[in-house]
Amino acid sequence: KKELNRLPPSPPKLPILGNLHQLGALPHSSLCQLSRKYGPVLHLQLGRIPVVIVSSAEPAREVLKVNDLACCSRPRIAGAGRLSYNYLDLAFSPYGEYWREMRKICVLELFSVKRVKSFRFIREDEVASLMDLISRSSSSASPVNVTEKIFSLTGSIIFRTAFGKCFRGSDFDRSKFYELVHDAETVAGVFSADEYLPNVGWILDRINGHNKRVERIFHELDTFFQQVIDDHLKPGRIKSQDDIIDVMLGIEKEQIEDGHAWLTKNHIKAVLLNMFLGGVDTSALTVNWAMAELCRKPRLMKKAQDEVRSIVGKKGRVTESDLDQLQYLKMVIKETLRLHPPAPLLIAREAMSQFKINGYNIYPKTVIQINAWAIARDPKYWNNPEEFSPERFIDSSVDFKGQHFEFLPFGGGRRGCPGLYMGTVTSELLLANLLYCFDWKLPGGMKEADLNMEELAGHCLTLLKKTPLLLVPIKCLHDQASE
Ligand code: HEM
Repeated sequence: KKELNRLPPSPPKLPILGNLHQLGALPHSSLCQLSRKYGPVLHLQLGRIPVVIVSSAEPAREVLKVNDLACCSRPRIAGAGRLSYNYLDLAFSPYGEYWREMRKICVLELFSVKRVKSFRFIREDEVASLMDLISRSSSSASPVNVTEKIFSLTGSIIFRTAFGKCFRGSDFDRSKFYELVHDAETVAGVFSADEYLPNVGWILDRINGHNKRVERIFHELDTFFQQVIDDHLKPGRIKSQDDIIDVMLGIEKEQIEDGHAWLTKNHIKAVLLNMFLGGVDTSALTVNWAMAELCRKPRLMKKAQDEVRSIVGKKGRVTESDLDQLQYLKMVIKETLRLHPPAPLLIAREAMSQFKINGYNIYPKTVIQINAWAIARDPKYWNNPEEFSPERFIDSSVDFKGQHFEFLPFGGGRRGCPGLYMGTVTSELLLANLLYCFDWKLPGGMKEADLNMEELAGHCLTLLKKTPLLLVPIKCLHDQASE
């Protein structure tokens, strides 16, 4: 009887802090080590918050498939709550009728394959501008900050998809906007000290200015979103096609006409927040890590370049209609998502009712984190797991759509990522063009093995590279391209 009522194993705890001190600067990595010692299902006490960490495929299946309905809520994180107009968004909203309605709108109207395809010209146009920009700097043979270029590209694509206008020529300060998105990510993804530590945490929050910071980010984002929505509502606005705000304003109008209106401007702003937090860094990180891995392995770089150059030929640019043929490139993206999942611990879930994983009891209100990073490096499922080898996906049916629990970069179950198609098509198009248009050299005598592959500590939701990737682009003239 006792055996049946047990909690998952736990490392030793400190008073008050519990296991907080064991999270380390890179929680996915510290938690991976802890689970190697204590088991693939761990119970941690983070201050006052009980957390279960899942670090292998079978218990991940129990969470995402067998018990999905019992644990597909999200914990209430005060920062996320404030930025999302009290959980009016999709990603941080608790499970329930509201989330189901919002999810339907996102899946069917905003991020559907059809809708994402309708924004194809934006992605192709922005990628083409970036290739031109890099071409111009390639004549100087000096290194380009590839990381910065990649992030600015995915930012521009989401900006234009959501708002219908370009950063170029708009009166928004691009770098200020990115800073805002990054700041929002850091306060939305983590509990504050007050949430972790009863009685004393608020003092820490006061000292480090957490609440003031959240308020500042909220007001800056709100003012910005309001301004863009107001622009959309101006009579006589000229548009070539609907952007995301148009689609949502259209749904609001339909609801009013049908007499069951619930979508308001705050709902629209909350979804915009999700698009920026979910869509900019994730695709950029994927391409950035892929480029870094390929630069460390010139043989693989050449293989990917040969493929894209032979399929695209002399066209001058890779377009989205070429992507289906780029089988090796797709494997490179997959392998990158395996070793560097952009959200290594996915987004925290919360149990709504009691259930069991591996025979352990999980109680309501427990926070559940799936360590997708650790799972994708589990030697039980992956040969030479630390090795970057896209070839491992040849003749393999394993994909990232949430059915293979050893590979979960987009999560799975009811809360799985609804932006999967938008994210992958953006990453593939950008990577394919970078490989097609340029050869890439490491700067000034640097050796492949010298490339710094460390992860940036302290960035909570996403897995950034510690140092930017600096590379020298050498333009390839495709009129004479070897095919
Ligand atoms: C390479 C690109 C991307 C990756 C790796 C990624 C990854 C993830 C992950 C791991 C989750 C949590 C899943 C879970 O809890 O099981 C998630 C959720 C989500 N993602 Fe993505 N994402 C990407 C692109 C995007 C894009 C482009 C958008 C939208 C523009 C987006 C919007 C969302 C939203 C709204 C959720 C919350 C879903 C919910 O809670 O119901 N993502 N994503």
